Amino acid sequence: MKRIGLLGGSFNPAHRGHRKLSLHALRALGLDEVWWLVSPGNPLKPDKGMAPFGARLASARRMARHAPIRVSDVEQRIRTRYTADTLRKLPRLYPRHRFIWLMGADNLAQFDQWERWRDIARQVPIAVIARPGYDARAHASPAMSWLRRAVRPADQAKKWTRWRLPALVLLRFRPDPTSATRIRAADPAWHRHFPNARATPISTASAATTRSRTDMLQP
Ligand SMILES: Nc1ncnc2c1ncn2[C@@H]1O[C@H](COP(=O)(O)OP(=O)(O)OP(=O)(O)O)[C@@H](O)[C@H]1O
Ligand SMILES: O=C(O)c1ccc[n+]([C@@H]2O[C@H](COP(=O)([O-])O)[C@@H](O)[C@H]2O)c1
Repeated sequence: MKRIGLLGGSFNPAHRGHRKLSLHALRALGLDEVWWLVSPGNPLKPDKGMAPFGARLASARRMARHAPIRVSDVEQRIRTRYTADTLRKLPRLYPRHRFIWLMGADNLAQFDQWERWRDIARQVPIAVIARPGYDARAHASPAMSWLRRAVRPADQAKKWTRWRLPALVLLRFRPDPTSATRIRAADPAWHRHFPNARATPISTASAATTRSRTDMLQP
């Protein structure tokens, strides 16, 4: 059984904050790998300002080099945008893997706006990583009031596969202020650094159904 941390993100672009939090989560949660699920499009974010999928994927691949981090386009391949749908499908594709969802405190602050967010919390444990400027908002959030009783002590984080769901653990490493927003502000055309990045073509319904199971098994 492989223990996998899932970090969904826009990765517009990927940055060292993603890498650091993944390496810390690997250790704290005793993971085999972290998978970066590059989102075809966050349902809550506007398309405007979102770099092409291929460039975001390429930036993630570069940032993940030489680490136990796998960059995945699976959401595009299985045609999911909503995390609840991804998490329903992944265990069928990877029955020998156990998953924990990783997210920064900014995402916990607005988690109650995600589609079927309570189902997500019933599907997988969640690890929230402290993020400068968001921790107070995350603690005061509607999702946190529902999840408060599900909070597990950080010193038991490695036992997450045994937790009854919902379960949430708060991980505090040295907070990293890096954000993609700041990187885009300094270099709005960052994706030009990945001129050859090609997105896996968005599959048509028929292509998706003829795709082999072996293709799907690549994270
Ligand atoms: N510095 C950080 N500290 C903690 N979590 C982070 C950090 N950067 C990103 N994350 C988390 O990583 C996931 C993917 O983040 P994303 O790709 O949106 O990057 P971002 O820097 O938050 O982007 P943007 O500024 O465009 O919103 C989210 O769960 C986010 O909370
Ligand atoms: O499922 C939803 O409704 C939903 C709403 C907002 C964000 N998400 C997911 O949250 C992850 C982080 O997104 P982002 O844009 O903050 O990096 C990414 O995997 C998104 O698909 C999911």
